[in-house]
Order: sequence, then structure tokens, then C-alpha cells
Amino acid sequence: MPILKTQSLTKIYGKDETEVKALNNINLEINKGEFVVIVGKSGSGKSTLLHIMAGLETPTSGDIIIDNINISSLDEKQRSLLRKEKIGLIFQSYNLIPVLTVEENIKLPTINTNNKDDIYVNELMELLSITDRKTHLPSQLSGGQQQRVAIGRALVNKPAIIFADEPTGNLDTKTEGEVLNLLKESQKKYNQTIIMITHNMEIAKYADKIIKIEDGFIRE
Ligand SMILES: Nc1ncnc2c1ncn2[C@@H]1O[C@H](COP(=O)(O)OP(=O)(O)OP(=O)(O)O)[C@@H](O)[C@H]1O
Repeated sequence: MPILKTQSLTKIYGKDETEVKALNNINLEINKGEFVVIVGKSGSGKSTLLHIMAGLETPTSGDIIIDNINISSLDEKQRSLLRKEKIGLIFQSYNLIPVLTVEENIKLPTINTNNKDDIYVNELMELLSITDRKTHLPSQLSGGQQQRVAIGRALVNKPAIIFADEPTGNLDTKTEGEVLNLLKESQKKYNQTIIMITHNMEIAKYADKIIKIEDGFIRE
């Protein structure tokens, strides 16, 4: 069953001589529980596609359907609620809140939800090996530890879909392996869908589906 579909998705930036067609008529179907990677050269449209599928940017035309809901038909408030409930986001820049501790950063997406599962927060911190840093601030952590906090924050609401833009781009090989294993464990346990941009063909090998983009077009 598809959890996410795109229909004739097109994104045009700029106008006239500065016009860039970043996405051209993209039709995709991604099933529940799939691990999907998006590959393609720099500037091919990967981030644009990921941001639009995650509801962070609007397409110029076309639709995104998540769990049978056409997100184009939602207003910003409804879209933000859907993101909170169904989507986890992991970016290369960690976007942690500097004045909040590790534990508070992880719990941030649970504010204003009924999700008050402290046992799961503790379990996540254990899995991420950051329990002993839970009262630390992001500035007191290494890059890899900060990324693990960002992953904890993305997973805390047990989202149906996790969007990740090169989540291991800044990590050493060992931490990269740990982070990927953690994501895969979570994916299996909660039947989550992972949609990840990567330049790393080793990661792409583990994917159920590879989406290749070239100049805004999907190449099968
Ligand atoms: N806000 C913007 N305004 C104008 N053009 C943009 C904007 N964002 C992206 N583009 C253009 O759209 C195209 C696709 O960009 P996108 O960031 O999606 O590529 P990418 O495949 O993610 O690249 P990279 O691997 O370098 O991150 C590029 O030609 C880029 O210059």
C-alpha cells in the first residue's frame, strides 16, 4: 500500500532568464515500510523533491498524497500538524536548540501532543548512546553526538515517514554505521518508511528502492 504518492510534481524557481525547472513531472509511489534512497548529481533536484514531499516547500504544480491525504489541499496549520504527527525530519545541519539539553531537544516534537512516553525517550537515548549526556547542551557535544540527538528528535513521535537529507554526511564511518543501523532498527520495529538522500552508494545498496534524479527528471 503506498503511504506516499506524488502526481505530476513540478517545481520551477525564478522567472524568465533566471527560471530553473528543478522538478519535472515527478510521479512516485512509495510503500509503507520501504527504505528508499534518492541519488543524483549536485543540483539535480534531490533536496527540492525531499522538501516538497515532506510538506516544507510547495510545488509549482502537482500533488503529494500522504496516507490518502492530499497535502496540497491543506492550509499551513493543517500541514504543520500532519508533519508533527506523521513525519520525522533529519538534516545534515542538526538544527538543535542551543539552550535546551539533549533530553529537552529530543522531546521537543512531543510538545502539544498526547505523546508523553518518557520510557521511549529513555529507550531512544540508550539506543543512541547519549544517556550519559542527557543534561548536556548541544555545544557540549561532538558532531556525531549532535546528529544522534537530531535523530532521536526525529524518531520520538514514532513517525510513519522519516525524511533524511544526507543524515550521515558529516559523520565518520563508524558513527555512520551506527546511525544507519539505528534507523533500520526503528524502521523494522515500527514499520516506518525512510526516504533518504545520499551520495554514498554503500548506503544505496541497502535500499528497497533507488530513485535516481537527473536534471529534475526521474531516471528508472
Ligand atoms: N530557492 C531556490 N531558488 C532558485 N533556485 C533554486 C532554489 N533551490 C534550488 N534551486 C535550484 O534548483 C535545482 C535543484 O536544487 P536542489 O537543491 O534540489 O539539488 P540537489 O540535487 O539537492 O543538490 P545538492 O546535491 O548539491 O544538494 C538547482 O539547479 C538549484 O540551483
